[in-house]
Amino acid sequence: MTTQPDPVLVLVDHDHGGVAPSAWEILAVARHLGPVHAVLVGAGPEGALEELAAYGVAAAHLVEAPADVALLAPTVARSLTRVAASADATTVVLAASPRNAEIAALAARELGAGLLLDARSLGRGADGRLVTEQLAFASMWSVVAESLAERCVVTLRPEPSHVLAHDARTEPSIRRHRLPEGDELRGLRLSSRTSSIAAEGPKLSSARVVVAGGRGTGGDFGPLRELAAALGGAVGSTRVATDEGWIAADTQIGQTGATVSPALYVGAGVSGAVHHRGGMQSAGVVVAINNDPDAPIFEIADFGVVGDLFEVVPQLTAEVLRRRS
Ligand SMILES: Cc1cc2nc3c(=O)[nH]c(=O)nc-3n(C[C@H](O)[C@H](O)[C@H](O)COP(=O)(O)OP(=O)(O)OC[C@H]3O[C@@H](n4cnc5c(N)ncnc54)[C@H](O)[C@@H]3O)c2cc1C
Repeated sequence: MTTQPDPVLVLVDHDHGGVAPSAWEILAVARHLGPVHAVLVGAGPEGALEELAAYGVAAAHLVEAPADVALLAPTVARSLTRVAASADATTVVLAASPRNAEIAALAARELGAGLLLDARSLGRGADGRLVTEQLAFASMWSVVAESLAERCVVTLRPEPSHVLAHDARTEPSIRRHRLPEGDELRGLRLSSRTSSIAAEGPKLSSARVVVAGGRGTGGDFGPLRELAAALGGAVGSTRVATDEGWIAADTQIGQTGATVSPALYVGAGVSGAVHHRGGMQSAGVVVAINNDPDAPIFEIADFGVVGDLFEVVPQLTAEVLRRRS
């Protein structure tokens, strides 16, 4: 007699009826662990069901909630724990992001589960336990960890290479859940929501070209945005720039920010500190623009320009546009 593996819950991030691309990458990995149950929290997730069926999802759990509460981490965490209990799921997987780290921690506490954050890969060991690989200390160490608890909550870094073809069409069963209530959910209300993400251009995490700026910009990212637009790329930044409030926090690249692997990374006014490198050193080609010839970023740059970024970057943009026209 063969025993059916436990369901694997996957939180599917969605917004305005569209599923976040990271969800497909997470679902593809989760399929190797057991039957996948997608969890969608928020308003109007039905639009995503057809797409989910193409990715081999066995069941979809819809927790409908108005946007002002569905965006709150405690609401999502409580929803996950409710669904995990009802589906008898021992594994919960979320796409790695600062918000999902908070949700995962709250859910793990409620479930009494092990918590593994920011995994690059996820699988099972010989004894069936969950095993993850993570990078640590500015990506200088690789760490393999396993969960000893009966239940485990994991955040997994989405990587485009994880995505499988639409080869596993299923008819997912639909299960509806009521919005959880509880003390943690009271006393919190979302007052307003304004996107600080560029309305146009690719997402930083999946962009083929990233133009990053640091302290050397002095807060003026205008020339970098123009270069990124000319190259069809995304704008990134160092922690100094985000800490100064010059640019949105989700553009930060590095140990405590996003990891990017673009074909081309351009760093302007960026020193190349080890904490920043941890998030960009797997870029295909690295171009550095810095007025200090001894800046550490030149150690890893394929091409370097020693000069003032406010002189160099506009010339670069003009040349890109000239060649494109
Ligand atoms: C635990 C921890 C985690 C961290 N996580 C991150 C992280 O995730 N990401 C991150 O980026 N940092 C992180 N940091 C901070 C990191 O150590 C560096 O302080 C930061 O990356 C430096 O940012 P920067 O290159 O913008 O600034 P600086 O190091 O000050 O470099 C600015 C550079 O701009 C050049 N410059 C100045 N003016 C011009 C100009 N006009 N034209 C051209 N070049 C110019 C200078 O020569 C200099 O090289 C972390 C630090 C710690 C302790």
